[in-house]
Amino acid sequence: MAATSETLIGVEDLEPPRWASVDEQVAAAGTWRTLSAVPSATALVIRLAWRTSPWLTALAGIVQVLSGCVTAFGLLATATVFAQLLQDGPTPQRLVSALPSIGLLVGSFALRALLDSAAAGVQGALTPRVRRAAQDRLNTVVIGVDLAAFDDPDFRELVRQGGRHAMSSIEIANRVVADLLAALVSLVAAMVTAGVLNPWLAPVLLLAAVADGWAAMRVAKLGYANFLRMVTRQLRLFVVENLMVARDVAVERFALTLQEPLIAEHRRIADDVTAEEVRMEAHKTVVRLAGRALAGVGTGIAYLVLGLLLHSGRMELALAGAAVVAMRTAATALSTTMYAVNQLYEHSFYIDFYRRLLRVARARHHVSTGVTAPTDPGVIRLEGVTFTYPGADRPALAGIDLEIARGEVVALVGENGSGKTTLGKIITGLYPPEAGRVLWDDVDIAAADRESVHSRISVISQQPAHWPMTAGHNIRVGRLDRHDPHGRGWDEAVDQSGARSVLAEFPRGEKTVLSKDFRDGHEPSGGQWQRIGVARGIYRDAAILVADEPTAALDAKAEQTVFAGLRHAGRSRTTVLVTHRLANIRHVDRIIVLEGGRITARGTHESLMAAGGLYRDLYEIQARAYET
Ligand SMILES: Nc1ncnc2c1ncn2[C@@H]1O[C@H](COP(=O)(O)OP(=O)(O)OP(=O)(O)O)[C@@H](O)[C@H]1O
Repeated sequence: MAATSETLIGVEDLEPPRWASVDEQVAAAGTWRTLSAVPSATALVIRLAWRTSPWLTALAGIVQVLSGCVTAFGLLATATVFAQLLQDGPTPQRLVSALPSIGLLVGSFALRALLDSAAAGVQGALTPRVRRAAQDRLNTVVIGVDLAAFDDPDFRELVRQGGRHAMSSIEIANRVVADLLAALVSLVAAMVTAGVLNPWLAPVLLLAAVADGWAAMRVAKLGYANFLRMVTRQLRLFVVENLMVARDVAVERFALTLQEPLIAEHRRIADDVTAEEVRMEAHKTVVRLAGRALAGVGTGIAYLVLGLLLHSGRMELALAGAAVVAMRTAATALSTTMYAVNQLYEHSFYIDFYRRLLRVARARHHVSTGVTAPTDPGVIRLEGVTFTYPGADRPALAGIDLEIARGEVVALVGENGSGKTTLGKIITGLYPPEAGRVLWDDVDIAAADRESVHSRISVISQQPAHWPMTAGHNIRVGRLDRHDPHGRGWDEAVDQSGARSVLAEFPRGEKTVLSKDFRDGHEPSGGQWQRIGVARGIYRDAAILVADEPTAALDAKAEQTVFAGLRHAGRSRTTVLVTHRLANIRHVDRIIVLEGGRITARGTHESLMAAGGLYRDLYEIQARAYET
């Protein structure tokens, strides 16, 4: 069928993550409901700061409160200065009598400047620590989730967003909370001073703040709603950006001349994102303008009230100067407060990601049961096992019953997608079955501590991980703590896998760093990587070994070495081999045939050949290919 879509990915309307649609409802919720996010975000930031460094947090709070108090004191000093300057009597005399108050005023300004510098210093020491602690907490929780979580695109996207947006939001919120505290103290001081001068002045001061606050909130909501609308497009943009530079697709990018299509796709999505952003910024500007205009009206009303008070004689002129200073201080403090609340409100959405990510990740943690998996299970038994991948509409495995004894070498065969790899992951406890049980010596491994299960297994993957480490560490990484004084374990691993000759070819032998991310790094070939992967699996010396297509990239000689090595090593452990090259498994103890996620036949090579069916068909197709 010809490709009809204009997009490079092939479809336009990718589903947004589930959490994004839930959040759209949150973003559309009423002001008071959403405002409640501010205190909880503030609490989270303060808690994080307190846990990171109680004394720095306390110091930050004290410095900010002191700074607010000094502002209040400065205001009162201003009121006294005005009262003394505007009293009756000759000017020089009034000036002299006001000198002590002027001295106090200047002193309060100097102290305020000092405290502001101290506050900046404390914040400078606290904020990076808070960020590090928040990141560490996230890492600790995310690293502990089950393997299936990484098959869930919603979870992966939440991790990406939680890591990217939330960390910077926590950092910003941490600074903003401190500013907010100082601004609130100044604001209270100014309101109290204004209220003391005349009770009418305090409420009218709030008028401007209400308008500003409304505009700030509306702008934040618009921004967040836009972020949610753009989640899928931003993800596409990220994927395409990555494809333009990713090394693993570099050869095909050139060979398929995909550079131009990638740039075109990037421009197409970026145009869309930019247009949306410009539209939203215009909308925000209108809202801000309306807010500013209303705030201006509010300030005007405040000054009008002051004028009326003076005109009606309810306030003396001597106090009007102090009132104006109080009003100006209040206006500045209000604007800082509104800005801080706005920032907190805006970032509270992203901080909520952090909280949600912690919650979701914790829910995906394996709960410790205190049950330990047997160190070297004599029998592995699967009873009625069914497994479906997250988001899949049909099970990858269904109704699997199987028993494997220690020392047995069992091979899983079947066509592509029949469930061989999945069965390997179920046997080793990497995935818990959706129904049925996996027992190791009568211990249900779903109920056993994950650590104890995983420490007994070794998995050689179809595509072994390319660990950016030395060749030696690439082999030892599964058992860096292994006591191997005479190097017997090492010899066994490198000989049975054929990795010894690979190491000899590297410029610095086992000390060669295998990653092109480093300047003197080396890049092994596909077959060399695979032999290193096999060596790693053998070196781990685990009770249960699953080798999934361990030789797909190997030449015939290396392949023979590996299978002979795995069969030999299999006598002391439970070994499961997955392969399509059936000649390699003719001599294993048992062959399990999978079709569409079910076991359809089992037996030795001879019995399966005699019985006919899929195994014999596959074997004969391969055998015929070698006949003249
Ligand atoms: N991570 C995953 N998420 C969702 N579905 C998956 C995942 N891995 C495999 N599947 C699906 O599960 C089914 C079984 O896949 P599995 O990899 O176990 O097959 P296999 O027999 O090992 O195939 P092959 O011979 O191609 O390696 C397939 O339909 C596949 O699409």
